[in-house]
Amino acid sequence: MKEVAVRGLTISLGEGARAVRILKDISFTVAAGECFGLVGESGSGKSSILRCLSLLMRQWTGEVAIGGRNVREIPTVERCRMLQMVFQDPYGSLHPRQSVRTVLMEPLRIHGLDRQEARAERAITEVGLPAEFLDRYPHELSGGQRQRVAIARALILEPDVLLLDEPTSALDVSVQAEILNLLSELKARRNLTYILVSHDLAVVDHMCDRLAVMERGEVLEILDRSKLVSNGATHPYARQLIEASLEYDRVA
Ligand SMILES: Nc1ncnc2c1ncn2[C@@H]1O[C@H](COP(=O)(O)OP(=O)(O)OP(=O)(O)O)[C@@H](O)[C@H]1O
Repeated sequence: MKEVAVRGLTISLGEGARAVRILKDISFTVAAGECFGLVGESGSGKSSILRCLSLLMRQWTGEVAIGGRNVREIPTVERCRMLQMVFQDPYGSLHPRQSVRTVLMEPLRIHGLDRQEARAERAITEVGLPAEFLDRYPHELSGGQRQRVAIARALILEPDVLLLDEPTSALDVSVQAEILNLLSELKARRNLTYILVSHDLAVVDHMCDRLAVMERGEVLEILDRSKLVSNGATHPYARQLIEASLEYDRVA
């Protein structure tokens, strides 16, 4: 189990007068084993935080520590075994010509891990798919099955932290709950720490212990999940965002 600590995370993209600030002075700590949500309207910077934490974006300032270690000082190979990301689109994130076996074995090969076949079998069955699925290709899978494979790939190196970027929003409503339940089970079984981006406050309510409400690259407020349904936010924008979502749920 590993804690994630973010202090003063700031990033601008572009040069000089054209520079656009994407994130400003973001700070939060996610306890080991916690699920922490990031919510806010489109463009508020949620995905950018995950991209900075995973060093897909590198030109940020501030401090990010995983398990007490500066993320920039953790060698790449070791970092991949601490922190993995699951993306929104299971269609785009799997190579169409790679079988599930290849998808799962590649990280094992790169990292030189032993018992590769056994690890791949364990990974696929752990996400609720039969071992025969190792021989399938992405086009032979449903959206939910593809996202299960993407989750298996993220877990195959046994990381401590998963960064989840809208992991269910590309899926049919009926499949969303199955994937969320799977993520909850895996978190408990493997003592994982999650940071979950979602625009869907019902998903955040289901999954997260606490959440940060973002607007235009800033964290406005950090709330306990219990404050969601009762809308106990104090910042006016955070209250408004939650109210709008509750209204939507009442109408839907
Ligand atoms: N590589 C990039 N180059 C330029 N601008 C970027 C880049 N990545 C993100 N941005 C901008 O940064 C801002 C934050 O984007 P980000 O994707 O983090 O928001 P978000 O809250 O995750 O939005 P969404 O819910 O739509 O995914 C947006 O204004 C976006 O246009």
